Amino acid sequence: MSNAIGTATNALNSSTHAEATRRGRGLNTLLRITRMNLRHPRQVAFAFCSTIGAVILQLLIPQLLGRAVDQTQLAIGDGVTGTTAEQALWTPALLLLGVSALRGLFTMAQNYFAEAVGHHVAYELRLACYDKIQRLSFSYHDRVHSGDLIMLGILDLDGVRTYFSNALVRVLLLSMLIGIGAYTMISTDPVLGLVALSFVPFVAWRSSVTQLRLRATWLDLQERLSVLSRVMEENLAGIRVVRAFSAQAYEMLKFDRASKNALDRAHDQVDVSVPNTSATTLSFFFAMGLVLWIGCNKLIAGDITVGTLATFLTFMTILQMPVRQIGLMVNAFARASTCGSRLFALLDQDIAIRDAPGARPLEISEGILRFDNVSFAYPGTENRAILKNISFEARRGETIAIVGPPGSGKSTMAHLIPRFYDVSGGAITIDGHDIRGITLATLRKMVAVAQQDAFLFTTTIENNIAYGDPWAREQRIERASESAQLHNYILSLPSGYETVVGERGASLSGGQRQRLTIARTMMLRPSIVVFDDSTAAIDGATEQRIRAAIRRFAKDRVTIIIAHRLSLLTHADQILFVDNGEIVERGTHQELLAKRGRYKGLHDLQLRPGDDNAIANGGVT
Ligand SMILES: Nc1ncnc2c1ncn2[C@@H]1O[C@H](COP(=O)(O)OP(=O)(O)OP(=O)(O)O)[C@@H](O)[C@H]1O
Repeated sequence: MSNAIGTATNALNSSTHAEATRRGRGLNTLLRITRMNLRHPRQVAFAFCSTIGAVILQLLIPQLLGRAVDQTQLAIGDGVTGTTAEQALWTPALLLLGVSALRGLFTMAQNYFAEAVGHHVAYELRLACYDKIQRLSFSYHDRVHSGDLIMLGILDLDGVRTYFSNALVRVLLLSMLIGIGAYTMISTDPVLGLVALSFVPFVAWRSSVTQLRLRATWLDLQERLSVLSRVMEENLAGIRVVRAFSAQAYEMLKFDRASKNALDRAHDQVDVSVPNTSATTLSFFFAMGLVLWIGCNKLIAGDITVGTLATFLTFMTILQMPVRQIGLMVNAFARASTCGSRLFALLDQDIAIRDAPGARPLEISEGILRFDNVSFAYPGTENRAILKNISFEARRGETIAIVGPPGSGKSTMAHLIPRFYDVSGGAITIDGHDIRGITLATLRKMVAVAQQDAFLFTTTIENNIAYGDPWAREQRIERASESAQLHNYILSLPSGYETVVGERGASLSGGQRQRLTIARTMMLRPSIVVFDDSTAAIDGATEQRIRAAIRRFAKDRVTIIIAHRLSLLTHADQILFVDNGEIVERGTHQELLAKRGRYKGLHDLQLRPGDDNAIANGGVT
């Protein structure tokens, strides 16, 4: 698989910088896709050779047919009847059969190899896109809806996949067929040839225009299908909310509207394509009628034979389909250009957070984490500072607690340490090294964040816990889940650690999910660990036991605990009270109580929840 990613990435990166800057321009996109196709020279060569073979054999058929008709004519004229006449027909009949069968084989080979090239390119692109999506920064994923990325991986990828068979191979096939066919007919009889070909320009023009118009509506249809998939995805993700609020009717209406929008566009497509089919068929039969009329006159005048007329009519029948396919070919170019430019836009997307040139692996010595005058705004909302002048220091073995009202910036502070986002001002250092100069892989190995939202993968509990260390021994996994107070519950399940959880597995309660996340984090043995409100859904008694485990775990690392429930934080070496992105109070539990400020207010509120005075002084906004 890594080879395939490598091949794709090489192919994609091989484009020059100039190309990248002119990205989106159709020709460059097509050249880039063509180069990706040429990375499979053997299949490309086989596809082109089979196409040439199939065309040559196909062009032989009208000639053979014409000759067979003429031979029959001659036999009848010479008064040959019965077995001799039948024998005279055997040779052209068998020849025709043989040529047709061989042509079928060549066409089969052409389709096989052309499809194979397309599928290989699609496979490589799919992996390259997936690889890119894994590496793109959080700020990108904040902006782009996952439904749009999924559609990109299905519809746009298909537009690039079919480029080789529907565009490149068809160019060769159509130009040979129409070119040699036209030359043969015109050189045989210029007048009849020109009349027989009279439908070609009209059909080519008409089907190209139609396909381009269809293309425009198709792009719009794709957008509408994207919206439809977004509505469906959100509905499925939020199915419990929908049911809890009895919002089925509203959701149905929303889906119906999106679905109807897509239907309208599909109708537009039918409106464009049906008249085109009728017009091109009419023009073809009109030309055929003319050929018959002129041809019969020439036949009567003795200018041509019946066989020649039959050759012309067969040529026309053979040419009809490819000429109509000119439109499809034009569409395949246009589609590949649009779909390709969208895919390349993703692949060329700058990764905002990546290793700086010369980045060094993180080697922890003293294990000191420092926030030095850090300020931060989310990309896209730069004028809204989320963190302002945050400074603090934590040493190995110390626990820093962060409290504050919702939305004050606590999680944001945590997300800056593993560089989910980069600081806008100031610096975060570990042992004096700016984290922007450390390789991401080593930084994220040393910094673990137990996220607020406990996400489960659809796999066993064991795999979920050992996600960061898949080769961990069973005992370690069990120890981590014991610390997270989950071990006994897991043992009570019929399949124990082998129980499959996640979207299509057994459900865990909110608290159990949080405990699993804590166990997953404890497996990593990081130097800096953040527990981001990770016990909010856990009952008081269990939380006490987890607190003891976290304290043991915190002994040889920097621990940051973000929590609303102060009982979890009282032992912290330093508590930071954050409000509106600023540290407004700091100190130990006792120091902050003595200050009688915001922290004390919040503390009193949690001790005496109904007390109006406490609410008035509380830290909750
Ligand atoms: N990805 C994002 N893009 C833009 N703004 C964001 C993003 N994530 C959070 N914010 C904004 O940043 C502010 C701080 O959010 P943050 O999640 O850090 O708060 P918090 O103190 O952890 O809140 P809570 O206690 O509710 O978890 C909020 O106003 C939020 O709307």
